Amino acid sequence: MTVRKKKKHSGPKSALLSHHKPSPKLITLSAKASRTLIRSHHQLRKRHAQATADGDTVAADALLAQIEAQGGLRLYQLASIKGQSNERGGDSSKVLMEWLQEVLTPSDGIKPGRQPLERPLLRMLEVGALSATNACSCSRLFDVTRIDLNSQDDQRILQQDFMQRTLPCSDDERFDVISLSLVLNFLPDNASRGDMLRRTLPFLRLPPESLRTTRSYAENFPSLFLVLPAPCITNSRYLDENRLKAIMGSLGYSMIRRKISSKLVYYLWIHNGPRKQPSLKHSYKKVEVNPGKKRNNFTITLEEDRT
Ligand SMILES: C[S@@+](CC[C@H](N)C(=O)[O-])C[C@H]1O[C@@H](n2cnc3c(N)ncnc32)[C@H](O)[C@@H]1O
Repeated sequence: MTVRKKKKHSGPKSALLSHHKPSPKLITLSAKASRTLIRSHHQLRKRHAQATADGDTVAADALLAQIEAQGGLRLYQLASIKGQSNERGGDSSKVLMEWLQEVLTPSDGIKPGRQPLERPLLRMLEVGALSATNACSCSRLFDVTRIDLNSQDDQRILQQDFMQRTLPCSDDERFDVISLSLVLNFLPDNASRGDMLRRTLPFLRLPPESLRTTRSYAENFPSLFLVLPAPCITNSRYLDENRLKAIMGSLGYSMIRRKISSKLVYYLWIHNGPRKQPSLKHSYKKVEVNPGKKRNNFTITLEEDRT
């Protein structure tokens, strides 16, 4: 992995790394270095979770030290921001905006060229937010609440663990859409991915009164925008789209949109029922669905009694 120190900080490369929070080191990452760093960070987090689960504190501490020595979450996020830049494949929320622009007519509150609404009607929770200027934030369609374990922008991204976020008491604290873009694959173990999906439910709200009779609202919300690296679905021994549909179905979600590119899979899942934790009819354990030596081990498990 090549991490080059930057000599000057003008020009397009430094603009890509500009944030409200100053970076500890002014650095640029090549595309290859970004990919290597992201992969290595995921692997170390996975090994750390395993060592913790095994009660091996010495190994766990050593792995944490290794993660930090590689730049920790901060450098990982910079590498991920690189991935979001147009030169590296772009911002995934553009896909959500394309889908919603198609269905939300001007009478639903957005109109091309219209002045920003004083307060958009739709509320979005973006979990794992690295930027306050991505397509969904700039769309004027949403009032966006952005959270991340490590905020890159104190003013606009709340530093918060979604798994610790206080459960909402009223619809004012719930959302029409939750975005989990490249977040589940960041989590180091299968069960915590299922826990995160399950935890989205109490954060979804019933349609606000003003939109209750709007067909395009009813057909698209409340919903979950989910983005994963494509191989998590297309090349895993333990997960494919049918199994993902079954897992999501058991939580009350149905797939309404999907897009598969060479790198990413994008889904929009609408929630059909009451937004409370469902009592699971059965658990989804790690089961082989796609044998093959060259496949990866990514999966999501859903187990009872973990929350
Ligand atoms: C690969 S980045 C994805 C960023 C962006 N959403 C995208 O699509 O490029 C994953 C981010 O998820 C954040 N994250 C992971 N678990 C989280 C949690 N429980 N609560 C809030 N943020 C979380 C990480 O801190 C990291 O910044």
